[in-house]
Amino acid sequence: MNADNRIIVALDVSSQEEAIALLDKLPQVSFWKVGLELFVSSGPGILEILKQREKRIFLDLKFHDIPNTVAGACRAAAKYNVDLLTIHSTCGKDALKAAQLALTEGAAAVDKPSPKLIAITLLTSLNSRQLAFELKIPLELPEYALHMALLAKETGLAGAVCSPQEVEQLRMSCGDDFLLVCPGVRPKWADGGDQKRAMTPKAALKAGADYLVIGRPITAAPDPVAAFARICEELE
Ligand SMILES: O=c1ccn([C@@H]2O[C@H](COP(=O)(O)O)[C@@H](O)[C@H]2O)c(=O)[nH]1
Repeated sequence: MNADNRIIVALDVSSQEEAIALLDKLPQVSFWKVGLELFVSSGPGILEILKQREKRIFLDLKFHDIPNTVAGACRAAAKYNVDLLTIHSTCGKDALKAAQLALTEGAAAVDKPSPKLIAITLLTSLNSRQLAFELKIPLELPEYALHMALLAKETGLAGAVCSPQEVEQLRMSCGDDFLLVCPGVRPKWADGGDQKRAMTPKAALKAGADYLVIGRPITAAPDPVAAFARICEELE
């Protein structure tokens, strides 16, 4: 796959108008992520707009709830015909299984392909100190991220969301057919912001990421077109 097609741009804006302006500005982007900010602000209409433009869609709603509730949310999300959908691994196995089953059934009911359900391992905005002292998790961070990815794999999910700093280890342990999607990606020239476990796009791909999720380094750049082009060049 061409390196450009391995970039998923995060459409983190607060209105459909702003989202459309970015789509118009960046027609070369083939894969977009719709997350909580845009979905909660403007509803599912943006998904239809992306479909009309033949874009691939990562619907990053990060479900986190009891089995019955995540199953209902996945069954409902199946109708949007998106490519990727997220849930937190910390929901536990029962919820992950229920979500996967409901997604498959929901997609079959509307005669659409099932989105790939991928699990958040540990948010890339957290570091090892926070894991230990805020969340009180008594595991080293790489071990915890791997455990969360394996939970998703054992439950039959298609992949995981992880930091590029853990992707090499997850790739080795989870195999080549397990999808690994990495946010927390920062070119050297971009501001790190709230991302605590970041790597450059080139290093993240080299370490084994299937897809890179990049938002602000492109969308908040003074010239998003130039920023996207610069990242693509750096990947060559
Ligand atoms: O662990 C995670 C899971 C999801 N995200 C999402 O990715 C993008 C990253 O945006 P940047 O502007 O490049 O930081 C954003 O939509 C997050 O919600 C993540 O960062 N980390």
